[in-house]
Amino acid sequence: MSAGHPYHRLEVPDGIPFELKPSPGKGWGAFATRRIDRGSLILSERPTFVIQRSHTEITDYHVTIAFQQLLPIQKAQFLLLRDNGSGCFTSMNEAFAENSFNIANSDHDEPEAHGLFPLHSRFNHSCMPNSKIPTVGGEVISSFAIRDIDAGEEINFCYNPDFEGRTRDERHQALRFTCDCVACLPGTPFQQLSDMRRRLIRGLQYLMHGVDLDGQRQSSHSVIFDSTLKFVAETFSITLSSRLIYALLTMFFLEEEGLLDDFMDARLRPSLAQTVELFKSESNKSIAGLAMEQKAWVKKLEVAFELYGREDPADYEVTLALRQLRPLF
Ligand SMILES: C[S@@+](CC[C@H](N)C(=O)[O-])C[C@H]1O[C@@H](n2cnc3c(N)ncnc32)[C@H](O)[C@@H]1O
Repeated sequence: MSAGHPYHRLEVPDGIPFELKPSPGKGWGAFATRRIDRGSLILSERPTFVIQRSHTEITDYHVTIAFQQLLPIQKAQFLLLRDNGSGCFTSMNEAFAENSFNIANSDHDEPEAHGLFPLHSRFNHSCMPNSKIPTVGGEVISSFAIRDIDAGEEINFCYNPDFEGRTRDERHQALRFTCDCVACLPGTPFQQLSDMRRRLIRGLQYLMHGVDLDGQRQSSHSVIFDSTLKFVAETFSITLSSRLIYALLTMFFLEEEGLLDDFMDARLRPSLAQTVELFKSESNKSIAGLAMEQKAWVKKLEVAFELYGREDPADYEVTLALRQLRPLF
């Protein structure tokens, strides 16, 4: 099936730790050709070209103009791309959309820009991935292993950055294909637990941030069912003690879900440390400090539960500060 396939002619840099080949049920994919240690770089890739517009603005016209400016060898590479490894794309824009990544740095409020990345676009999706969604540095995107990957294993990443808070059905609706990773295999105890954990993660996020995964308040009560609790979350009136417990519960569920990789840990840990620093009551501070000294997340939680129901002199200040940062109306 794969002999003579155009992907054999895709240019790959020397020394990359994977090969492209068919992935049953998923078109083509990238498979490790040697063991890749957790934390190590898998691939850094420069875009073939960049379009400085948001996804919704890009049309066939923009892609065609960009294509016309390419060198002949680059044009030939673009024309090798296939719709999920089989048929030709029906339009220039479809080929671009399926093979591009947003390279704008959202932390710096940069305007959206999308680059064409023929190799990273061969990585398939998993809701329990073994590599990190590619990180952006200037125009270059890079992927890293988030756990040890054995030779022969398919390399995948999670296509959507908020899937840790979404159930199987919600994920499949967003993806528009059916993933068959362990968290998606229907009828298994792990899958049922996984849905429950991800629902809880979403609820905990709502309680801590007062908004849902999309940054909006929920008009219904589908995430937080209790109206009083929903109101307390949305007015940032959750106590510091509860905030610490919710944050630790989130870490624990992420770990149980197999999603607490080094990148996620590094992203979430600083706000946990900040929460501990904010306590003004000496006894609260010392319980929180003791909790954080424990090695395992479950142990940290066990200690932090001592704080359950406790108020702190800093609670109101934190509420006010959050209200200033994110006005209520
Ligand atoms: C960017 S491409 C990935 C590479 C693609 N498989 C190929 O052959 O070029 C994304 C497409 O791959 C397929 N795909 C990716 N991950 C998948 C998964 N876990 N299960 C089924 N199909 C998947 C879907 O058709 C998706 O639209």
